[in-house]
Amino acid sequence: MKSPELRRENVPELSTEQMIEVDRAMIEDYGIELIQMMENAGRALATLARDQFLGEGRKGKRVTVLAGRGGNGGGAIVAARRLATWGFDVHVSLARDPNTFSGVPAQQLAILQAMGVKLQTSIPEKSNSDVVLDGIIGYSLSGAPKGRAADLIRWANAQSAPVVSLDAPSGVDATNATAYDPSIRATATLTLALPKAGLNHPQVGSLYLADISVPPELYARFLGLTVGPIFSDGDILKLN
Ligand SMILES: NC(=O)C1=CN([C@@H]2O[C@H](COP(=O)(O)OP(=O)(O)OC[C@H]3O[C@@H](n4cnc5c(N)ncnc54)[C@H](OP(=O)(O)O)[C@@H]3O)[C@@H](O)[C@H]2O)[C@H](O)CC1
Ligand SMILES: [K+]
Repeated sequence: MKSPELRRENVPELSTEQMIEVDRAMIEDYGIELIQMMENAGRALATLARDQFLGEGRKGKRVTVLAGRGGNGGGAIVAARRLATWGFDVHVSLARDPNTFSGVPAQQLAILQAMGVKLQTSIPEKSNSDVVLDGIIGYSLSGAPKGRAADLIRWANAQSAPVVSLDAPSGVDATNATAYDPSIRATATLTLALPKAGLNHPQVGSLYLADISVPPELYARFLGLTVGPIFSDGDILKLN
């Protein structure tokens, strides 16, 4: 099922500050909570993985999800949950120990644990995934990835399976397209709401846009940007 397409020049690109302002306005001015946005982000990531990268059939198809403890990880954990309920063999590797998670990401992780989805806090030992989802780090990257996050990035880059990044390839700065060492070389990136200025980088791969229900009116009111109802034909767009 192909995603509707949109030309990149037809949508504004957001700086990270503008994205953070979108987050703020969504919660404070519209009452759309982080958990609702994260749920939309995660469902879109699961849908993109299923429809574009997992082919036909569910039985035995293996999905490895790499998750940090921030909002990016939270979105990937939602995707893991949805893919598990759709019958895929889902394995989650966390960049941080579960007891270091807090807030909404912790809430999402607790649901996964309640479902008994396979979780580990180490580098995946198998290399037979059919797709890898990268929810290690999003737009709050600070400097070159280190620690287990860096190990997971290196592991993902060594896989033959396609790697789909949420919001930005982990280790690529969504503000200025700096690709640190290590950083994910994504087959595709599903960014949220609107493209980010720093996603003009070859490591992004094919760029998709997910609808997390930001009212176009918010962009006009808080950012002075004119954005049409770009998701009217589908909630995941391929940007060309
Ligand atoms: N409206 C939206 O766009 C929405 C975006 N969402 C997603 O949320 C992330 C931003 O979430 P945030 O919690 O601010 O942070 P991140 O998840 O991007 O990253 C924080 C974690 O990353 C680790 N980190 C950062 N830099 C490094 C580094 N150099 N090396 C290792 N690890 C790093 C950081 O590590 P700590 O040890 O400090 O914990 C954090 O764990 C956005 O990108 C979207 O994906 C919302 O989910 C929905 C709305
Ligand atoms: K990411």
